[in-house]
Amino acid sequence: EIDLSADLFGQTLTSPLLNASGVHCQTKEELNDLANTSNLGAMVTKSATLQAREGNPNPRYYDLENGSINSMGLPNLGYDFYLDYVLQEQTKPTILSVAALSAADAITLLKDLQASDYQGPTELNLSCPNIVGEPQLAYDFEATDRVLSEVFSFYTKPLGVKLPPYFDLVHFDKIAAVLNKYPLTHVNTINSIGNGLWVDIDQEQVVTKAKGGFGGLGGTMVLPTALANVRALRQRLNDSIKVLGTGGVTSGADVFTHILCGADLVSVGTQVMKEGLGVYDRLAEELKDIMAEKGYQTLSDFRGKLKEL
Ligand SMILES: O=C1NC(=O)NC(C(=O)O)N1
Repeated sequence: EIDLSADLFGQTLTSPLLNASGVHCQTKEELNDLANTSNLGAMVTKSATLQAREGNPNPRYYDLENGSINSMGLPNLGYDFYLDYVLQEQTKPTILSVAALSAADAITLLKDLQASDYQGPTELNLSCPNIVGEPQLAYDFEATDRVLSEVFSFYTKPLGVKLPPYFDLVHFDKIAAVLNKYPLTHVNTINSIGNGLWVDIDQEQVVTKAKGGFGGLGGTMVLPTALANVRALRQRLNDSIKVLGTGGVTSGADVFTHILCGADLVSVGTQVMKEGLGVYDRLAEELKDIMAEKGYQTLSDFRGKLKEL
């Protein structure tokens, strides 16, 4: 019998699949939908900021043939709402995603979280590309080091980071050197490929409003970048740091490939927007079929075993 079970920081999941933060996880209704979704092993909340945010003006999400472009701008109900959810409402293993528009806000939020009753996993989003005027923090290695150094001077609970995609082997070396200094539970890689641009040729105009139409790319088109980041970080990070693979998953084959490249768990975003939450049943079945065909019983039979030439 094929076994899809995976571990999430000590909790056994029946499936290695999660939602990508931001997709179908902003409101209580959406979070309850995730809790009731079969073959979704764990769930992630929309990145929460100290104060609730409207986010960027619409249109801010646009479906593409080969993926998606988004410029949401971190719309969320605020940190207090999601803290309450994970403390009072959660029924399925849940990662609390948090974001901040400044290092100071990140410290404030995590100090509150440290003092709270929440003992579960948290993911610090260092990579939102859609805040007007704000850089993706994790592209600044020194700034990332400073923030993590201050955070881990007081934070003792499970904490991981959501990373942007990197495109240079030296950058993989640099970010891994920073991350390996800290007792992180995981990295989640990749966030969307920031600041892409899509043009509606009939209207001769952009398709999302904020930032002149520049937005984060997701879906099939980002799979090669996602696989490279999963592989590169797995090769460089301490074994104690898990790798959650996100980006470009539309099939069981893509889930298999993420895990082959080293992912412990795999998130799905754009394809949920296209297909709905039923996608998880399809992905689980397709993954089982591939494993059966190859003679694998468990995910550990092939995790990280990508061969080179
Ligand atoms: O981290 C993020 N990544 C994205 O692609 N979009 C959202 C957002 O804009 O809120 N945030």
